[in-house]
Amino acid sequence: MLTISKEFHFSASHVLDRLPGWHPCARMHGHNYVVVLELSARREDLAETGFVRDYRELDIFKKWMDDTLDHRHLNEAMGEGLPPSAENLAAWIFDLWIERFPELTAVRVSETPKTWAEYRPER
Ligand SMILES: Nc1nc2c(c(=O)[nH]1)N=C([C@H](O)[C@H](O)COP(=O)(O)OP(=O)(O)OP(=O)(O)O)CN2
Ligand SMILES: [Zn+2]
Repeated sequence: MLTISKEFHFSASHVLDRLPGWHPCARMHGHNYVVVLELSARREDLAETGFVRDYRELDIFKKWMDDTLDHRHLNEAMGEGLPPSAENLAAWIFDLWIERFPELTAVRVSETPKTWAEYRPER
C-alpha cells in the first residue's frame, strides 16, 4: 500500500462532562487541535498522476474544518451527545469524510503536543 497524509489545525473549546468532577478536563478548556488525514491506495490503483490523491483536493476538508470546528465549542459543533474526546472526534471526522474520500484509512487527532488518538477501522 502507498499512504499519504496531510495535517490540519484548528482551535476549539470542549468540556468532557462525563469525567468525574475532580478531573481538570471536566471543566471548559481549549486546545490547538491537530488533525491528520491518512489516505491509502494499492500501487496498481494509483492515479495516472502517480498520486493516491492530490493533496490539494483536501483543501475542501480544510474549509469544512475552518467553518465547522475552528473557534467553536466542540460539544455543540459535534452534536450527537457524544463526549468530544480526541477518540470520538477522530471517528466522527472519519465517518463524515469517508464517502467524499474513499481512500481515507485513518484520522488522527492531537489535543496537546504529547497526545494522539487514531481511528483506523478494519477494512
Ligand atoms: N484517552 C483520552 N484521554 C484524555 C483525553 C482524550 O480525549 N482522550 N482528553 C483529555 C483532555 O481533554 C486534554 O487532552 C488534556 O490531556 P492531558 O494529557 O491531561 O493534558 P495536559 O497538558 O494537562 O498534560 P500534562 O501531562 O500536564 O502535559 C484528558 N485525557
Ligand atoms: Zn481537552
